[in-house]
Amino acid sequence: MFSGTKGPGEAESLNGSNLRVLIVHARWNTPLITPLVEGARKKLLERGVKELNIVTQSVPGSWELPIAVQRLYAASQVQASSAPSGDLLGGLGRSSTPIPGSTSGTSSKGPFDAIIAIGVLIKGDTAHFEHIAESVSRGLMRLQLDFGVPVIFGLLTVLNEDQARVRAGLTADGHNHGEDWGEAAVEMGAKRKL
Ligand SMILES: O=c1[nH]c(NC[C@H](O)[C@H](O)[C@H](O)CO)c([N+](=O)[O-])c(=O)[nH]1
Repeated sequence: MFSGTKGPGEAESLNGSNLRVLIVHARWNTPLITPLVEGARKKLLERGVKELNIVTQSVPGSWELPIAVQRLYAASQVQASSAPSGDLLGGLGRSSTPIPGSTSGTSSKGPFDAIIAIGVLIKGDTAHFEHIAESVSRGLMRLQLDFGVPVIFGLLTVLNEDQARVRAGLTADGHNHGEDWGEAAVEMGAKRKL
């Protein structure tokens, strides 16, 4: 893949030390989700985001990403003003297979400056893929515009598992797109505070 397509990054010049970032990931295709989440976390930490300010929650599948983003962001707004941290999703976001660094709701307080929604949709023999991909994409776009908070689009929509493995950085010629999403979250979160 031509490496220049993404254009120059800006996250190097942006400091993530005062950002609070939410990662919401699906549990479908966990062997692919795990490296993507870890790639995003790695870049967040590299750009100065504090471990305590990275909240990770999981949902069953990509279809549930928009509602989880909406509820977690709204809860963080309320939390910013009063309520103790607690479990932000009332149990909805508990991860049955915690990924390193996953939080179960206890974390720092305050509104999120950026959100990364991560899922892997692999096309099957039916139109299911298209319905989920379209609805989740539109839902995440609406949320970021309605809430005014950057929602980084981490939904891989691939035709087969090999394509996903390349984009999760699991092959010699692959690149972990999770890292790009982490960088984008720092850039967009920092710019939101300018
Ligand atoms: O995240 C995914 N969810 C998938 N389905 C589950 C869906 O996201 C919901 O969790 C489920 O329909 C319950 O609402 C997938 N497929 O069906 O292939 C998939 O590839 N990836």
